[in-house]
Amino acid sequence: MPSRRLSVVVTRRLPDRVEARLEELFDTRFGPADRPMTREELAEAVRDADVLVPNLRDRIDQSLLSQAGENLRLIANFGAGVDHIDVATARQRGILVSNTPDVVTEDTADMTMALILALLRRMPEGLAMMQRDDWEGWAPDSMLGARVAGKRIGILGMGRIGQAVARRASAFGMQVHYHNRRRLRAEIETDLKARYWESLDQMVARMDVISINCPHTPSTFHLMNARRLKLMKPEAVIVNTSRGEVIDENALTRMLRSGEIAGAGLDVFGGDRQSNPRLRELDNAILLPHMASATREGRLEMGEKVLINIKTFADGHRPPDLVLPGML
Ligand SMILES: NC(=O)c1ccc[n+]([C@@H]2O[C@H](COP(=O)([O-])OP(=O)(O)OC[C@H]3O[C@@H](n4cnc5c(N)ncnc54)[C@H](O)[C@@H]3O)[C@@H](O)[C@H]2O)c1
Ligand SMILES: O=C(O)[C@H](O)CO
Repeated sequence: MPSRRLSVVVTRRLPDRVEARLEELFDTRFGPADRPMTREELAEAVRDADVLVPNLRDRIDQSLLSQAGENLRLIANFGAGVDHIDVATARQRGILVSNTPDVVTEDTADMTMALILALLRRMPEGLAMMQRDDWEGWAPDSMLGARVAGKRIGILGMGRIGQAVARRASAFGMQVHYHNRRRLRAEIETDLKARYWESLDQMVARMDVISINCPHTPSTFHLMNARRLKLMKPEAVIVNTSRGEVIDENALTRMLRSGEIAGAGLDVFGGDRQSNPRLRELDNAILLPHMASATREGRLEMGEKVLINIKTFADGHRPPDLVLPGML
């Protein structure tokens, strides 16, 4: 551990208050406000810094890590998801990785619920009708959606955000079901009124709503592939606020177009993380620009978590939000 002030590189501008504190505590440099760092800028950062603070737009892969200098000891990610970081290679090179869980949970679960409500109750269609000035007045058969209460929601990935979605869904009268890598303890299941499905296929086939809340890892890549998507009831909808790669987006697009799946609410997209143009043409898909955790309060708290992780490390302790390869 160096006795000098730690040199910290933050790849993108953060909230003012967080930046000020980082500058007070460490020798801190910030990337540009209006764009992610280039590959060359990232390589220079990992060569020189003790600590790197990236976000999900920065690809911290094996090739970048192979250019890391001896000093680089901590990657303190600004965000909960770490699928853009090669955590195993970092570990092998003795570089710790931390993230910002918990502070994104409630906001992300709120947006998940908002997507479920918007899909089942046809909010975008109603909004568009009003904006077109196309409304002919109330009618008994106009804009009929599906009742939320009583519907079955199947949550894939019952961690922090999955459980927060379960609490909201339950408050709206939905029946909560889940599939997770590990079954929850009985008292948590009881508290959440949630039924566990060991078989993801069986759960998917019986739900009215599927909510994706597991991380993107090699074992979840296209977990919702064409075969599984086909198991969904034709009137069911799927919502993804985790990472786009968990769903086979091309298969989903085809099935939304053919009506084999009634609707999708997507905050996240695969590959280059931009929405696929063929999805944008569909009127049964609600697309959001990766904004599920985007609240002013949340961003500040994410910054504070980054600060705590770096400060704890600087003081010679294990950062509280350490990510280990086995956890993923
Ligand atoms: N859209 C956004 O703005 C936004 C915001 C925050 C987080 N996220 C994403 O949400 C993800 C989940 O966040 P979290 O805080 O709830 O994480 P978490 O670690 O608390 O929960 C993830 C859950 O998924 C389960 N899981 C992992 N692999 C699985 C598999 N193969 N099959 C079934 N279950 C599996 C884990 O056991 C865990 O219970 C993050 O990794 C991130 O990618 C997105
Ligand atoms: O992983 C996360 O935290 C989100 O996707 C961005 O806040």
